[in-house]
Amino acid sequence: MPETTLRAERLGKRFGGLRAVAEVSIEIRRGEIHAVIGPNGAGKSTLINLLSGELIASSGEIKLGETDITSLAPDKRARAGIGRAFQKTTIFPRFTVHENVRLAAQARSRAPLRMFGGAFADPDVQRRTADAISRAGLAGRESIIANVLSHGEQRQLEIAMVLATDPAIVLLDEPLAGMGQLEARGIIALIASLRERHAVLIVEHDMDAVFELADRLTVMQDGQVIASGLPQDVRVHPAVRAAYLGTHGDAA
Ligand SMILES: Nc1ncnc2c1ncn2[C@@H]1O[C@H](COP(=O)(O)OP(=O)(O)OP(=O)(O)O)[C@@H](O)[C@H]1O
Repeated sequence: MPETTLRAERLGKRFGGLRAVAEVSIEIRRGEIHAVIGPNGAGKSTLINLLSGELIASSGEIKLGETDITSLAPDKRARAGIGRAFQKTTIFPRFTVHENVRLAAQARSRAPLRMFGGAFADPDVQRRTADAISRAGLAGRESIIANVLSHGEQRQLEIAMVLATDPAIVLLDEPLAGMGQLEARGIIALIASLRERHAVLIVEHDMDAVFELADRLTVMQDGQVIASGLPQDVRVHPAVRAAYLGTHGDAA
């Protein structure tokens, strides 16, 4: 069985009187793609924000390996090995693909952040930059300015920028949102390849993609986990069918 990379225990988040996430326990293991699904407002994005550090939990504990990261800020979690792809917000639109990925690689290195000079000379930054560009399928596109990339390529660039930080775990919040079918196929293949080196958590509404990608599935409703396990078991779980999947489970 793969080792546990990230473990959340009885995680909770309140917004005033609303319990957006309540007593959620989840394990994300290296070598696995773990999908979190559930109806709108179930708490999926809040959970990702709690894991990445954008939100601090009201209760519970998060461990990365043996390290307690429950109250670490996002930059410290990133350095500890949590990589999160943000939709376009982290891309510098006027910089090239290579410059964007190099900056991400550099942010993870111990060297001070410098746009020119040191980064070019640092072989580790260069290696991680080239490796991330290649893994994200952007080899040959290094000198393209980011804002002229297609929507799908910009998503690839966001993922490249995460990979450049050498994360233990990759968090993806709706990576297929706004994609055409052809572009989605490419991103699905890219996400599938990530399990070779990382633990992956994906929140996604596209059920066909979820069932194609997920090694493990957690279903949330009203802030709570209503089922978790192997996709073939979860999809026939009565509470899941009642709450969310409806007739989709019949395809099992
Ligand atoms: N910053 C916030 N302040 C107050 N309430 C919030 C905040 N963020 C989320 N919520 C509420 O918490 C609940 C869970 O929201 P969340 O966005 O995590 O759900 P979700 O499962 O990701 O939904 P969707 O699939 O629509 O993205 C919702 O009722 C939402 O309105």
